[in-house]
Amino acid sequence: MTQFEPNFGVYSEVGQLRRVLVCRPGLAHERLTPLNNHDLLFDDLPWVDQAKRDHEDFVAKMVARGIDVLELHTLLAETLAVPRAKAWLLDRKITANEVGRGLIAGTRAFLETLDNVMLAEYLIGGLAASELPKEYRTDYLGLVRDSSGVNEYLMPPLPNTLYTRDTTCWIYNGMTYNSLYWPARHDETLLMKAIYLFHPLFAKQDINIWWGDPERSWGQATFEGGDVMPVGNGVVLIGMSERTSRQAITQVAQSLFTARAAERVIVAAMPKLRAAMHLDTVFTFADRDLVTVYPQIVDQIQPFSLYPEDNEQLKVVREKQGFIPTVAEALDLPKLRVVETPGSLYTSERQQWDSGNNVVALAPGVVMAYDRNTHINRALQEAGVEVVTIAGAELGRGRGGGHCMTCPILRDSVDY
Ligand SMILES: NC(=O)NCCC[C@H](N)C(=O)O
Repeated sequence: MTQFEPNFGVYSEVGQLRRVLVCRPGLAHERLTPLNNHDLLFDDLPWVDQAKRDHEDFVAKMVARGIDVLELHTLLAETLAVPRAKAWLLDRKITANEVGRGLIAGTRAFLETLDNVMLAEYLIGGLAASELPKEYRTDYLGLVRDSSGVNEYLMPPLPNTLYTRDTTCWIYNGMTYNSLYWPARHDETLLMKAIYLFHPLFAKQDINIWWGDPERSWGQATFEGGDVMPVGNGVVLIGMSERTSRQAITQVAQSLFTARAAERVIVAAMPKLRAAMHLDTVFTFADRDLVTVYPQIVDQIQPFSLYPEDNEQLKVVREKQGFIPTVAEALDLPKLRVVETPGSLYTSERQQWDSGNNVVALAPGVVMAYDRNTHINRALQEAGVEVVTIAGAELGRGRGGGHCMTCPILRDSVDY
């Protein structure tokens, strides 16, 4: 009898990673300037060629461990090869609200001359008004001003697709299309929807969508994958942070409970800070019972547990103990081993800022981490973790590490 091989599903934070989505740096990063980088959520301007090399090394190290690494530009180009998919996506991108009246036909006609690889590069990298070739322009282009800012794009650059973790996330046997908090990231999710609807890898699969749809407006309900951890044992941790709101969390929890995909959601109520924008900027798993933690923030987290109740209601319990013991108890562990960001106040704050607590596990006890965070990497090694390092100088300039740069699509469970 043929064994059923699941293609998707994320059942823990540390089980063997089998398939993961990443996005290499590209055109979007070449568009970052000192005038627009803050609006585009980058703290500095990456050296793009070096960032590409560092990202290739990151991918190669995962591939060497047998992980199936999917890359967003490639997936999108393959999706655009499906004629219905290209029409679907361009119908939704090239509209009066996005490109402006008078420029729709010309922009679309130009994009349709491009091959799928180039079109994918522009869909992610953005198309500046000034790049529209002469033959596709109309007098309306004269209204365009401020070409170095972020407003005068016919399609906006999406440099934060580098951080694939946030845009969609798999929670056990289903996923969410996330409504991201900042405008600079709003257009990412539509690209993912096109891929999940039309790419041959996903199109014919019956995928559970727990929540979200980039074609709708979600008001105050914002949700980002960096806050979401399906840790196992029927539990999901969700940061309630700068980016992820109670309006979204309670809807996702209800959907998971209705489908019996989870039994408990632990909400980590965090301060709203850029340095700690998501739960995974201050807390990630390195092994089945080992976490790395930035105590200055994690000690302030107030945990709440959500449980299913009758009639689609949630029971909300304000936990009496701190976040770490609450997570340990939910995983039936006597305690979690904790590696804190070490060193003086300066050292630990710098390492957290440089994504020292943002490691991604490739398997239990094996993580990928930025090379620059030598103190915390050493502490992890002393705790028995194998630390695979990658260069972080360029990739980290948008404030994200290995956890942010990976969206697991297939990951094993671990026993608790
Ligand atoms: N999960 C994460 O913490 N992702 C990092 C996202 C960084 C990106 N520049 C942002 O501000 O959204």
